[in-house]
Amino acid sequence: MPNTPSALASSSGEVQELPALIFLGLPGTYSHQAAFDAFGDSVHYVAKQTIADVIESLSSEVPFGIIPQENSTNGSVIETYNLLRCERVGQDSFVRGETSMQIQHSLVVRQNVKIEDIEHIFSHEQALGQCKAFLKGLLPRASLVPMDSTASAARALLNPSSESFDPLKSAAICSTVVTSLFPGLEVLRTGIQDGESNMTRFYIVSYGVDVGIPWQTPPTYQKHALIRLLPDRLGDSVAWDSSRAIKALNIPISRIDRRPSLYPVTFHDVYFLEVYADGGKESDVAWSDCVNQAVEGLRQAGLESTVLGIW
Ligand SMILES: O=C(O)C(=O)Cc1ccccc1
Repeated sequence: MPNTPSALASSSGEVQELPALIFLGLPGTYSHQAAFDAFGDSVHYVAKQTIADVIESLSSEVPFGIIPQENSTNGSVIETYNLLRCERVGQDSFVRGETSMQIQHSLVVRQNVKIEDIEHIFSHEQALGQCKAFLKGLLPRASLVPMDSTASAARALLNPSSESFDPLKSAAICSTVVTSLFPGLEVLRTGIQDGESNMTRFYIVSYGVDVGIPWQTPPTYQKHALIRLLPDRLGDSVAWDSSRAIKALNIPISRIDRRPSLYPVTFHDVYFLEVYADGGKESDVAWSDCVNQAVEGLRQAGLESTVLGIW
């Protein structure tokens, strides 16, 4: 697992603090592994309990974060999109990049617990959703218990936080890595995710729009941007017309997500449009101009929009 020194000696011999990167912890989560694959020893890792804590803890002292955004088996990460509705995203915090990782889930138990003992399964809701076929086939009667992260689920087997679950009748879905981080656990089954390829895409977020991202492995995906669109705030006067936004934007759109808006208007939604540069060959400045121009087009069409990130 990531071995993470928090400071490096510079060539002049003085100790330089590494920039901090916040991930959904405990150590051993998939977010932690994805972060380490992308940033290695170039950052200092800070674990937070929830995805919301990752976004809310960004500051000039702790400027980088990683959040899961989408999974190829189970779809969008709802908690992440709910957070992207908050005003601070697009004001002081921004999406600045992406990284993807293939995920193999394991069924982990306290040592000596057998498959036939299991009545409860703990994990992050994404992992529970990515293993539906396995669970239906092997443990159809087990109750599914959502937890803040896969590693928190594994640790709950050792330190149960409530008396309603007997850890000797419970299992966690997580990475096999946790069994070396938390002694007393063992792997019962591995490769339990549905489908051959189970990829998760993560957003890299930063506090401040132009602070340099300390990649160790340079990203291969380039020229994307995320735009948040808030159709008519009163909700009941003009019907939402996606084609109006798509026409006004006038750049290729790779995905559209939708969540209920934070305004107390029934069925009033906020939209997230991810756009990209066809070919992706222009300079960062040209791409940024192109995105800002597209957003200006949306505003002129009367659509309130905010750039949440350009990368
Ligand atoms: O809980 C974790 O380990 C996470 O990083 C969130 C998550 C869960 C399942 C698949 C991808 C990311």
